[in-house]
Amino acid sequence: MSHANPFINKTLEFPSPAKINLFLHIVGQREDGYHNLETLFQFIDYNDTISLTVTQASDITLLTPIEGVDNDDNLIVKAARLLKNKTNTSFGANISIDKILPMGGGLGGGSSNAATVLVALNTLWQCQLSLDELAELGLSLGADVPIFVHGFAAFAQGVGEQLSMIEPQESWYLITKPECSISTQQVFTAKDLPRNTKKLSPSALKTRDFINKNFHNDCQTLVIKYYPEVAKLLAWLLEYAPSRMTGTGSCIFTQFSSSQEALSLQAKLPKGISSFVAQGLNKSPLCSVIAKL
Ligand SMILES: C[C@@](CO)(OP(=O)(O)O)[C@H](O)COP(=O)(O)OP(=O)(O)OC[C@H]1O[C@@H](n2ccc(N)nc2=O)[C@H](O)[C@@H]1O
Ligand SMILES: Nc1ncnc2c1ncn2[C@@H]1O[C@H](COP(=O)(O)OP(=O)(O)O)[C@@H](O)[C@H]1O
Repeated sequence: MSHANPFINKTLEFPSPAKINLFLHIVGQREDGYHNLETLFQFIDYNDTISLTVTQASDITLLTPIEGVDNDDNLIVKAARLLKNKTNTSFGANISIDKILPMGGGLGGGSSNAATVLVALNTLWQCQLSLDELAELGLSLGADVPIFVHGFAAFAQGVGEQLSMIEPQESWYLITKPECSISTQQVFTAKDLPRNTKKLSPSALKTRDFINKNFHNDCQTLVIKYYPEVAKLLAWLLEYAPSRMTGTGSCIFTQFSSSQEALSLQAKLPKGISSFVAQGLNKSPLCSVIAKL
């Protein structure tokens, strides 16, 4: 006799945080064209919120479409379908999202949404897959999904799937978005992308500050050559505090030791630059929400 699912018809909310890449070194390229990376992921306390209602009926419905993204291509829907197919659950879900993360800025919002759906529905549908299984499943949706599934700040190798826990300073950041969108694919196919950064020695990671000259972002080197808006904003920010691009861009984070300092630079930003202030987190806020269920 199976037990009734206690989550049926209840609506629960789950955070889907952004990440930043404190550094991103490209250390080689695989035969299939994908790049091997060494990167450091940290979460920030700025997140989308995903509401999930488990239904007895098996449909997966996204009630709040995201402008410019077809529901069938939405990583939220793809993640829910993937888990459903993998586990053969009979349950369905009504899903809605309060989207505040800018898209295509290197903050990993799409991957984070997919991971939140995988981790939360795994609990709500009572599928009992392990985090490793969910991370492996999620990797097919995006290279950054595993980090969001595991939920700890990490040094990542490979395409981002080999993770070791690390605890960088939980600095405050002013996050800015230059007025341009950059395609990940375009960055990775550029001829002049630096691809041969030397692998770090384990001792190089024995610090808590990664926004110094021992570390960099290889994509930034390329992006500032072709996107003057990014180069200009980065140069402006660097006059005030350590700053670097996240992922393949175009967002830039600027590091501070207090929220007040970050807010005071935000007030001085050139007109038309969208921005927010957030703190670095070494644990995803999703973990504590799941642990309480
Ligand atoms: C490089 C990172 C760092 O966080 O950039 P952001 O997307 O966050 O900016 C991510 O790993 C990106 O992950 P994600 O955005 O999921 O990339 P995918 O959809 O898997 O790949 C998009 C395209 O980029 C290229 N690609 C991606 C990742 C990688 N390690 N090597 C690559 O060459 C591939 O051509 C691929 O077709
Ligand atoms: N739920 C989702 N949230 C954001 N983007 C999504 C989602 N589903 C699909 N996408 C697509 O993924 C692209 C990359 O978005 P995002 O993950 O926010 O940026 P990045 O990979 O630069 O961090 C978007 O431009 C959009 O077309």
